[in-house]
Amino acid sequence: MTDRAVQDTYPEDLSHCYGCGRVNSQGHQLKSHWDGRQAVARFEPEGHHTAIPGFVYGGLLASLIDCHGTGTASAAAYQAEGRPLGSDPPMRFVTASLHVDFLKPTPLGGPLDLRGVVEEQSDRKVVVAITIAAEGTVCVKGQVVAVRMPATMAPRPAARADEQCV
Ligand SMILES: CC(C)(COP(=O)(O)OP(=O)(O)OC[C@H]1O[C@@H](n2cnc3c(N)ncnc32)[C@H](O)[C@@H]1OP(=O)(O)O)[C@@H](O)C(=O)NCCC(=O)NCCSC(=O)Cc1ccccc1
Repeated sequence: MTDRAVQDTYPEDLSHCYGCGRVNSQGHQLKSHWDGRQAVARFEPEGHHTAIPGFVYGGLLASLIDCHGTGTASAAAYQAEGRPLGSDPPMRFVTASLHVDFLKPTPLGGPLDLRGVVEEQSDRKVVVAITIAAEGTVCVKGQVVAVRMPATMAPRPAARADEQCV
């Protein structure tokens, strides 16, 4: 298991993501850890992440799946190339497709455990299957199709953090 989260290896100018960017103080700052076969993350929703009192808002859960998926894709891509996580040039992925199934209501008031495994992988695309569990019960499952970030999405030098979306 990597001590360092995948997202903490992203270059600073690609670390503004609302879901996982370490420099986005208003975001979720999800941290995914890769063990060579799967990525895991833990996130504890707060009261303002409520859907119906006692239950987690589905949009937050989708956001966690999104960022855990692109993080898992990045770690798996580094591994496939035999390169250390975070080494240059960066391998940053964006979401091409995000699918979410809400299997059970997700209780609010405790940590959620995410797991991501690679279903399919090529040089440019990684398909990741994700689950979110509360107290050992899988409440949500999802799939992310992650594609290498196109050059057109590279941050402009003077772009402000709140203008960036990866
Ligand atoms: C780059 C791409 C996703 C695909 O470029 P293209 O020139 O079209 O690439 P191309 O056609 O060569 O496809 C390559 C492979 O991918 C496949 N495939 C493609 N689409 C789909 C699909 N919908 N569904 C399923 N598969 C699809 C396609 O079949 C092909 O597969 P193959 O190799 O034949 O097996 C483009 O559509 C785009 O920029 N979209 C906007 C992305 C965006 O704004 N995302 C949100 C912001 S990022 C964010 O918020 C998350 C985040 C958080 C934290 C950190 C980072 C990220």
